[in-house]
Amino acid sequence: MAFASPSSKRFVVALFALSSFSLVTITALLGYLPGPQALEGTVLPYAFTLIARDCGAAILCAILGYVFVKVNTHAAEKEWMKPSDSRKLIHTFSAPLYMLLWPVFSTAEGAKYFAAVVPLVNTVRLYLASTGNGEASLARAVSRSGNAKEALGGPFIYTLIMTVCIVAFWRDSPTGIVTLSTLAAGDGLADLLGRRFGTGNQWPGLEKSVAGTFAFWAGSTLTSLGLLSWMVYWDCLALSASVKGALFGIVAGISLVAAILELLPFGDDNYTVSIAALVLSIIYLQ
Ligand SMILES: C/C(=C\COP(=O)(O)O)CCC[C@H](C)CCC[C@H](C)CCCC(C)C
Ligand SMILES: Nc1ccn([C@@H]2O[C@H](COP(=O)(O)OP(=O)(O)O)[C@@H](O)[C@H]2O)c(=O)n1
Repeated sequence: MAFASPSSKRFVVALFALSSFSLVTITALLGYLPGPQALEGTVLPYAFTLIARDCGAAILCAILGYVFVKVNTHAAEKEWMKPSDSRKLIHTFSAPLYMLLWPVFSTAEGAKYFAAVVPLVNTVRLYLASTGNGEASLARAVSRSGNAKEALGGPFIYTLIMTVCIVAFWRDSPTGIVTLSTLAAGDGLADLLGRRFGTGNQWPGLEKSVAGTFAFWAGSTLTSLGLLSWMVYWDCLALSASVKGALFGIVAGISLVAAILELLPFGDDNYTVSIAALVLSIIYLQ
């Protein structure tokens, strides 16, 4: 096998990250990526200073993401917390923490391609880990039973959905923000709180609990509303007056539908709840 030793596996990930960042940077420098929108609706060139800012922001976020996963993995390995909790903490906080940092990127429309490289690199890390050709500690940290192949399930779907939402919606549309908040905080807190407070209040015929469903709904609603307000505060997002007036009701409704779907025993809930949140956000929030 070409990538046999752990150091060569890390080298493949580092090489992929470097190539992806270089490719986006060169494409931007050659003028193929759009700059900021001008008032009249025209798009300005992607200036060198903005390209440097976006490249720096993406590299910083990639490093912070690596450290965040490592700290959680380390805590589980040292048995300071259960592996199931460290996995769900990574699940709950990765996307929201990343979205909190989105205002660091410039106003250039091309900034989203730099931002998308961060989850894309993690998708490749997870793929390599799942085939046994990557970081064994990462595979252990994000899998349910410790089987490396599971990194290609929920975690792989999670980073892939992040990549797609960034490229398709980015921070100037509520759709990506609500979809990622539902996937991360909703599904993550349902497990973290459902396991703790769900004894004795399981839904009939299911292993899942009313407490978990309430945690999903509240976590998804509050995280979506918090991050939407955060983007509005930083002028990254503008909501129409009609959406603003009904925002709580719409977001709470989307979270409720996703929380109910999470209970259904078919499909991987990472994509069932994400697709529901995405479609409903396009219909009611765009
Ligand atoms: C553990 C994960 C999903 C598990 O799904 P399930 O099986 O419980 O249904 C999520 C995996 C996330 C990934 C390893 C790391 C993603 C990092 C992210 C792209 C960047 C975060 C940056 C920020 C600044 C912390
Ligand atoms: N709505 C929910 C969801 C999960 N949970 C708890 O979290 C555990 C794992 O949930 P899950 O099978 O959906 O986990 P993932 O498939 O998201 O990893 C369940 O066995 C329940 O103990 C809950 O109590 N209520």
